[in-house]
Amino acid sequence: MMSPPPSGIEVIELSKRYGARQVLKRVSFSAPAGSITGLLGPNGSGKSTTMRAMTSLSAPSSGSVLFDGARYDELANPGAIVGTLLDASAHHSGRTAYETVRQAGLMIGSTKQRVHEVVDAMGLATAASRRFGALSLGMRQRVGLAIAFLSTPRYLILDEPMNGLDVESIGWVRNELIRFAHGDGGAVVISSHLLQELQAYVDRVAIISRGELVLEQKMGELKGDAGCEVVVVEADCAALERLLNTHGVESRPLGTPGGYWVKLPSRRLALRLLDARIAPVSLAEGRTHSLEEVYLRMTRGEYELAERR
Ligand SMILES: Nc1ncnc2c1ncn2[C@@H]1O[C@H](COP(=O)(O)OP(=O)(O)OP(=O)(O)O)[C@@H](O)[C@H]1O
Repeated sequence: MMSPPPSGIEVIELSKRYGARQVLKRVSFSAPAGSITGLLGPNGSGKSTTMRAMTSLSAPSSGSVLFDGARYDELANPGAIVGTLLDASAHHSGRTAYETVRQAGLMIGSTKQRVHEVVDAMGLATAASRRFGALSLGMRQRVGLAIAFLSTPRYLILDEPMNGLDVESIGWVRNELIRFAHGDGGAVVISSHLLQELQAYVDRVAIISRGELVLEQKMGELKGDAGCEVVVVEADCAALERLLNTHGVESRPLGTPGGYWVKLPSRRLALRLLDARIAPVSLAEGRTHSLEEVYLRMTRGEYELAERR
């Protein structure tokens, strides 16, 4: 009999209480197979608590989490099937980086060869013999990520995996997540405060505020009314300024008369500008290069020069 296609992760009405304090209130969201779900929220909103409850590291007060229909403790080898990075510092400080990954590998039945592969892939080869306690935050994160990718997981639950990583490592993680979810059909839940980084590739977002889910949406739907930057030329300045003031919109005059750079909170507002013929809007949306693009372009040139020497 054919098994049903994987559905991914379902978080169902998860609640968590610490004494009298309720830190999660009936949080529900889905992280479907083949997609990346960003779990977002301010400091202390409950993201880590949710992720810990998802992986049975702390028992929820009520609610459940299903991985393709099964609870975590019903999975055959949950440590191997669910790759996690929850607290990068939670390892024995006296073990070397290599031993730390190897130890995790022993628990889930990974081969020595696989341990070497992930240690190399995470750029840990030179740090492999250093004590975990002596590693920088970024290096600890790499150890944690190496462990998350050790087995061939079907689900990844990563709490702030980019924390402390340099730009190249962030790029590596991003590519791995895209390959894992979009290529291999895995389900990813990732929390991060780096929203610009996340918005480039997450498929869905679940936003938690004060322990409650306040939004669950596909990125495509969010983009439907996401803000945009536009360049306005030959504007009827008075009419434009009235509109901008009404909506509290950020704008900057350009060098040319009647020219403005305008940051609109929604595309709908841009269309209203056009419809109302308040100002001819050049819909060449202003696209700024991210710091990361500039950084990589600048430093890549430096590497190339160094190689040619
Ligand atoms: N073991 C605990 N005992 C009591 N309260 C806790 C415990 N762990 C977390 N909390 C509380 O639960 C709330 C949610 O914390 P949590 O770590 O899940 O937030 P977060 O969204 O991950 O925050 P951050 O973005 O800062 O990592 C916080 O108010 C925190 O103080």
